[in-house]
Amino acid sequence: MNSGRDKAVIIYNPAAGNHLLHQQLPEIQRILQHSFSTVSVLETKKDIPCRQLVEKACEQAGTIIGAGGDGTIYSIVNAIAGMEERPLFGILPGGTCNDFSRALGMNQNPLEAARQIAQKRFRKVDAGQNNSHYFLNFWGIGLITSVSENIDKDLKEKFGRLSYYWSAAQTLQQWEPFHLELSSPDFQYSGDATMLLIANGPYTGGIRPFFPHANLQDGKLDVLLIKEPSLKLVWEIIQSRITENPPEGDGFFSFQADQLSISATPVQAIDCDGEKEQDTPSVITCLKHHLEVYTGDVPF
Ligand SMILES: Nc1ncnc2c1ncn2[C@@H]1O[C@H](COP(=O)(O)OP(=O)(O)OP(=O)(O)O)[C@@H](O)[C@H]1O
Repeated sequence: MNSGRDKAVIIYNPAAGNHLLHQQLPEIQRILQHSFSTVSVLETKKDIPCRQLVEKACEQAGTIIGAGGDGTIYSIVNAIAGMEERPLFGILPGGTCNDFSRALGMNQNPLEAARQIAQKRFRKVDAGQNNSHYFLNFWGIGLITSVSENIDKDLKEKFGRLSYYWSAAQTLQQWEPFHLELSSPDFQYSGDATMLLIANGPYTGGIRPFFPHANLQDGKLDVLLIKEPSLKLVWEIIQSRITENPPEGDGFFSFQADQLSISATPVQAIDCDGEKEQDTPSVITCLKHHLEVYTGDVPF
């Protein structure tokens, strides 16, 4: 890898989000050129694995900047997180939710985010490892997977993040429990569940409904296990997070862990940072301070 952190490569997805990035790319390059000795751009292609681009970028530069939605960021992270010598990583938000860029305090206007990266503030943050894959933001099974599967493409184009909330309300009415076996150092569970959410960062669907205080540097993942969901329970959990009063009832568990083993019957599709490539079982580990990332105006 080229260790020159003052050299940057932007890996950019022209198909992400509302295509605003495409218009702003020349200006973004200009802004970054004030702070980096070279700034080049590699464009993702639908049928070419992102890993190839990332490896090429790492030969040229020690700073890799992902420009796109959560899917683009997930692919880049999965390419760099397994490297022995990892590049510095930055995010220019270009998708619908941009959850991890929000967690890093990045402005949601890509030009402003480029200005933040140009200030060269960076920190080490935790990453989650799920079997041989990595995630920065969340890992989920059950309801959360159905919510993203049930999103109407037209609604997503027209209403962006609102389509997630609409889908969540619809999906809650037709949930199906599964049998969950979970083991972590301080908590074990064997029984019915409808959602298991494991978070590194605080954002889900562009807001902070479940883990508003998730800390990216504490070496721990925040876990929420919902046994039997109802709109009332989900609303109570969200309210309790806002008011910081413990919610009442026994419909869920909430705890922290740095390692978890999970299996489900029937086998569940896993939603990892919005991507659905794997199924249970899973061994999940929190890799403390695994990635060094550019941050914006972040309160951690
Ligand atoms: N050049 C390209 N043309 C068309 N599709 C592409 C191209 N490059 C990557 N892709 C596809 O883009 C998808 C990733 O998009 P990404 O998730 O970053 O944006 P998004 O879907 O708009 O954002 P979000 O996940 O926040 O809704 C992947 O499915 C990938 O195959």
